[in-house]
Amino acid sequence: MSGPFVLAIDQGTGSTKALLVDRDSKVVARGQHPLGLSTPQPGWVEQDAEEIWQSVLAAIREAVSPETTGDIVAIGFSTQRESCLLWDRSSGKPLSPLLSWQDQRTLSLCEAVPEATQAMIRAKTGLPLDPMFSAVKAQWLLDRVDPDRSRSKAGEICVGTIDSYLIFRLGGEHVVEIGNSSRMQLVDLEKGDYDSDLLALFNIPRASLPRIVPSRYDFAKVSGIAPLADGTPVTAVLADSHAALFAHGAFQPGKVKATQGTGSSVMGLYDSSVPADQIDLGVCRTIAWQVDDIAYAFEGNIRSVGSTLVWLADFLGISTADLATLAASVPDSNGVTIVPAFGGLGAPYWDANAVGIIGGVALGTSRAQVARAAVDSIAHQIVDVLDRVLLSGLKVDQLYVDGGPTKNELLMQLETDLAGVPVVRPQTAELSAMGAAHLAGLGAGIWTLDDLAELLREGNVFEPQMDDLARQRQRLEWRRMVARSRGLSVHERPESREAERSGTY
Ligand SMILES: O=P(O)(O)OC[C@H](O)CO
Repeated sequence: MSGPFVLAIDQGTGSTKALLVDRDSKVVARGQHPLGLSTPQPGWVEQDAEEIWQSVLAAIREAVSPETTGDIVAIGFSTQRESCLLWDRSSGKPLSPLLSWQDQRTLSLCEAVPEATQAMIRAKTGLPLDPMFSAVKAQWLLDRVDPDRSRSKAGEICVGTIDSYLIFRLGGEHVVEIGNSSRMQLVDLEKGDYDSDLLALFNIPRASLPRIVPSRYDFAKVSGIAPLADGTPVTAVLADSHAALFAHGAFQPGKVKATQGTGSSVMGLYDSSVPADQIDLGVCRTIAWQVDDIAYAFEGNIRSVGSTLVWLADFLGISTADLATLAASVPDSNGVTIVPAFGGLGAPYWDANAVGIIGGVALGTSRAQVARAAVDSIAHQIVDVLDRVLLSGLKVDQLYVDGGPTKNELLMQLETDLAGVPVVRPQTAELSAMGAAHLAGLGAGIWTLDDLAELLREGNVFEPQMDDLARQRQRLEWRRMVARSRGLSVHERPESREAERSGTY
């Protein structure tokens, strides 16, 4: 094992991971620390920021040894997005729990916002008004901790995302990485800066907000965090989903990634010259990162991907591995379709009223055909997002995949067949952490951007094999079932692009 090394820390909802990565982009040591979630009331989801900080320290202690520490040239972070907390500027002590991105307590606040204002928010931030994003969480927290905003106006209270908090605890300034900042729903995407109208709307004083900085930046130098050497620089921060895109080397429009876990984040860069209103409302616009210039991305978040497989395996009383074997034992679902709208559909439909359905069942339907329909549903939902991307005039040349469900060979073949583009599955599993490592290494001079684009990414490439007619038939049947799940008859589907863009389709 020989240096130089980069230390990547992936601070996610379920755990904090630390990976020690060498010049060949190989993981040479790792640490991981699980994290709790609390749900004090229905729809409320919180984490403890102090516990998260301690998990970072624990993961570092596991991954770094006295032998390797001297060769660590840079540290990079990838972090969960949107989750938000308040802390005291002078002590660094949290003044609130971390309201998780999953927290729904602010739904009624969002619903009270008039439609025209919601459209303004969407146009500026690229995001639909939703309890997921930080702005309305910060408003809710400040209303309780600092109702008259006197302390936040005076800068005594810090508002921030988890990247912002961790950098602060590392001794850095009160800053937020630009990609994470774009998930706060306070940033005008075009300007890459806070928007005064949005700050006024959510009643968040500018003095309480972190300064927005590029993704490659001198965030902090560590001090007193054994076994790290004092002075080791933190040179990179990325939002986790964006970090996975970076790790795939997807630096040009057309290279799209689909991270697949519980749900899926389908994301790719688009050219900043593309007019914002050309991009279909079924997908969000966001800032991916800023290395030199700001890189913009579209993103479609699908709610149920791996969770569909977990649900069905549980329902059938078998393991997810057995479910995958069952699904692969039949040539197709024989007309069975599952639309996994557990709690509505996310991208590209954003329909909270859609209901989950299993359609096309007959007396002869087998468990294997139902299992196959569950696997099909993942590929169809990803292609639904890709269709909207194409409809927006953007390119989809290749689909890069990562996450647990992508180990399923059948799913990979279905994704390439239905998308009609090659699917690239790298060997590295921990893409978010790897993206942070790559950007940190870029900052430390280990790699150039060209090196990163060419870094050997061993893995598998799946090529489309399905004929066009079969593909169209399967897509049509799927769309029919989605329409049913949404309570629309297929004939009700508005044909015009106007209607489609208005979100009614
Ligand atoms: O913590 P993860 O990895 O589930 O990621 C959370 C996302 O960043 C939320 O947008």
